[in-house]
Amino acid sequence: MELQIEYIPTGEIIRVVSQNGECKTAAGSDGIRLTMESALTARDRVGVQDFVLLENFTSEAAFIENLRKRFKENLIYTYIGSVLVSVNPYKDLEIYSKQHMERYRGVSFYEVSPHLYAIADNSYRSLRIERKDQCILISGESGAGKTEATKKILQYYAVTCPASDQVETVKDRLLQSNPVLEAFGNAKTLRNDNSSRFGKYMDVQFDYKGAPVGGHILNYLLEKSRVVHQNHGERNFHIFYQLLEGGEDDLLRRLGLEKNPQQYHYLVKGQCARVSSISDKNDWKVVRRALSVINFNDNEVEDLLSIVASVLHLGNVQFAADEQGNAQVTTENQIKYLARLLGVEGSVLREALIHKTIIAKGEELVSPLNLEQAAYARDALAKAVYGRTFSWLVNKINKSLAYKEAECPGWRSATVLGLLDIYGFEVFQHNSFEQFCINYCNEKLQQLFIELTLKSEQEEYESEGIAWEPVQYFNNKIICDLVEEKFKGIISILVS
Ligand SMILES: Nc1ncnc2c1ncn2[C@@H]1O[C@H](COP(=O)(O)OP(=O)(O)OP(=O)(O)O)[C@@H](O)[C@H]1O
Repeated sequence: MELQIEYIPTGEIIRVVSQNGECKTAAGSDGIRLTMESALTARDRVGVQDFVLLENFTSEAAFIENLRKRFKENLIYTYIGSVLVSVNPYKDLEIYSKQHMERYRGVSFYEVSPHLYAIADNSYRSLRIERKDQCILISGESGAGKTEATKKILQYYAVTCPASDQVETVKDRLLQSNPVLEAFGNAKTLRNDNSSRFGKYMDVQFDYKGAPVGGHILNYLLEKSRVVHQNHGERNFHIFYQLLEGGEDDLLRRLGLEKNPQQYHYLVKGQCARVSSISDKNDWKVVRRALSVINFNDNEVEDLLSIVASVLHLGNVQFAADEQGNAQVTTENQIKYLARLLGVEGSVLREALIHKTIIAKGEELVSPLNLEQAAYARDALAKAVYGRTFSWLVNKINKSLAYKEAECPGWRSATVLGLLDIYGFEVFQHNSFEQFCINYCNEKLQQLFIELTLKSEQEEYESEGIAWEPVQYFNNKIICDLVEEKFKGIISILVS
């Protein structure tokens, strides 16, 4: 039988729990010794479930070794006190079933093995008992598993929170907003085939009975530059490929699109339109279904897709220089499609793409663009159109998630549980400005983490006179200063 050790740090009790959740309690002193021995043997094999129990708790090597031991045994979660460390297994571990959820429901943090569900349940109980808003912060480098963790936490609430028909609707919408947001905001990168390219803060509102009655999503820093350029081996946002691969012939005809992604300049830069781990066709079906659940009617879906298609057409707009070196549009067909899809006058759009307009002292000055400037203007328009569509989409999702008296009559949303998932830290040669901002955001979160854990804890020990050997840690404040310092920081230099 596979054994897993459960330590309850507050007492001296050691529980030995089989992986199917059975609890073996040894009777008498022999029993206790036996239990302790098997516990120690198993501890050697699977490491400790809370890093604070490590004898050599200040050693990075011991920390990594403990993670390694546990990972080898498919134990991907380990605590550091109330913080959960998770290692991406990149395989299905079958630890997210309903039975697993039940095992964590209402159970004290340390009674069961470390798991995301324990964090989710603990936050939920604090929210209900203390009636205080809670926040779960999920951070890690790109591909670490943040988005998956967010989804699993939401699923946990969807399954374990009190239900009624009305609440089911809210739960469905909360869950179904994910595939839609991922279609428009995620992309294949070198590190992660489904990398979030936007930051997301999601609120779930609970009523006094603990039922989810509403939600709200805040999006920020969508990596708009990806719309017009992708590094080698990366893709544009999933929705473009899903639409081409899965869209019905009739729909594609209406949008003036061809199935082959190679036809679109904005989809060929990374040279990997097809990815073996992604089924754009199936994902398309999921997204279409999800859009209905979150209350998009057929007209709204068509409008949304028209804009997606217009971005692809914009990418195919080409220019040639006239005798004066001024840009002229050479792809009239694209302008025709664009005019129809965006609902604008073709001639106005054409002129806008090859001219710049400056308003000075109330006077409008229009001047022609050269080839380079026109290409830049076209790409800027594509990024702006996509960026605003994404914000519109999030707003629309928020409307469908908003607490509605009519749907949950008589209930008041009392407390809020927030999930913060920002996209991961990345260092690449050709980083976008958005990635730079996200890297900075990750550094600030690290600062917050240091403040809330290492720094304040140690200061408290000191102020209370508890004998304590200070733990050395790398304080990333110098990195934050490099970016944000007045006058000398990168941001100051950029704006000056
Ligand atoms: N708990 C898990 N079990 C199995 N596979 C996982 C788990 N977490 C993540 N993965 C796998 O790792 C991939 C990357 O995870 P995820 O997209 O959550 O990373 P991320 O930290 O959100 O990255 P980014 O910052 O790039 O968005 C997932 O698509 C999935 O295949």
